[in-house]
Amino acid sequence: MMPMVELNNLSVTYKTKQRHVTAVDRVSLTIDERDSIGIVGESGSGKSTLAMAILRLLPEQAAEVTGEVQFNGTDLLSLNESELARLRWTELAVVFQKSMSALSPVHRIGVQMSDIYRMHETKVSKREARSRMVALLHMVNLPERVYDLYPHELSGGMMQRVAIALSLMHQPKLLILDEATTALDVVTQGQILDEMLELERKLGITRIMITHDMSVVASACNKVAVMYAGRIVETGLVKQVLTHPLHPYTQGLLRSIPSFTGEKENVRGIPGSIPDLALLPTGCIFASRCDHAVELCRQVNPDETLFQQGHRVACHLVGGELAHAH
Ligand SMILES: Nc1ncnc2c1ncn2[C@@H]1O[C@H](COP(=O)(O)OP(=O)(O)OP(=O)(O)O)[C@@H](O)[C@H]1O
Ligand code: NI
Repeated sequence: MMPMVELNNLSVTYKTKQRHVTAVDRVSLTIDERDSIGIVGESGSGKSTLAMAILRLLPEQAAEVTGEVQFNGTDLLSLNESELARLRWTELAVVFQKSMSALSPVHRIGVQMSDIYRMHETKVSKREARSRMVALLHMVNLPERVYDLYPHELSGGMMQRVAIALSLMHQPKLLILDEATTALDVVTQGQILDEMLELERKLGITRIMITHDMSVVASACNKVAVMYAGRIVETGLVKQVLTHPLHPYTQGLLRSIPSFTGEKENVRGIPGSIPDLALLPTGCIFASRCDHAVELCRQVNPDETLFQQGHRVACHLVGGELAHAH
């Protein structure tokens, strides 16, 4: 299978006068066509920064980006603004938790959708645009009347459906969702995810899905990458990583979800918090919170080790020379 996205040693450092914060640290990752990869990790681990770097949405002065983002053979980091503009919406699209706050409160939803549509499809008449937008609304299970509503007249679930409809407008190949369904109730979230999966199958979309919810990954992704303090500590097929998590951080994340252990008494978070990203330790970034850490972990940053079927882990205690002490 041809990889669609290849991240090679991608790093992002936010630079202010006082501090340099490395929010993404030498991330390498391959995403194949039609993959749906969940990016998980606690707040502040760099998930959104990673997405923004891929989409080239970071402020150029404040955020230094190094490495490569190969997308179908083109390094997105080397494109100029007009080359990028051609890819946005048509090849790459994104839905944020609050995408709709970008819409004007004083214009009807449909008119704004049509305007955005006609920016790329300049030859389309207003009438044609309307019927195309109504078809899009139907695609995300919204009735035609939504076209004539104002943003404040929509519920949260309707908002996110409109945002998803907007992102699918030009049939992008890669869709990035950043906590796009997080704020919704469980039932609405489940419905939207089901609709997404069906649309993806129809349209052949590849998806990167940022979430802090492992159950969303379990139900809506085939691959997962676990981020901790800017690094990917474990990645692989969902069916493998969620059933046989190898990194102590992934194990901790899964332990904190009742439905994965089935034992309510065992539920606990991971004590401690993410280290200051301006002062990264020399050893493993997780060492200070890891129950199993040994001296080597505090001194040497572990390389990624490959297990089977692309299951990779960055931990000295897994598969490496110290594996038996684990
Ligand atoms: N514009 C910015 N300037 C400086 N630091 C930033 C900026 N944006 C994010 N950061 C820092 O980068 C780190 C990663 O943030 P990011 O938003 O990517 O994490 P996240 O995993 O998406 O978190 P969350 O789950 O809370 O959305 C954090 O330490 C954050 O404070
Ligand atoms: Ni985020």
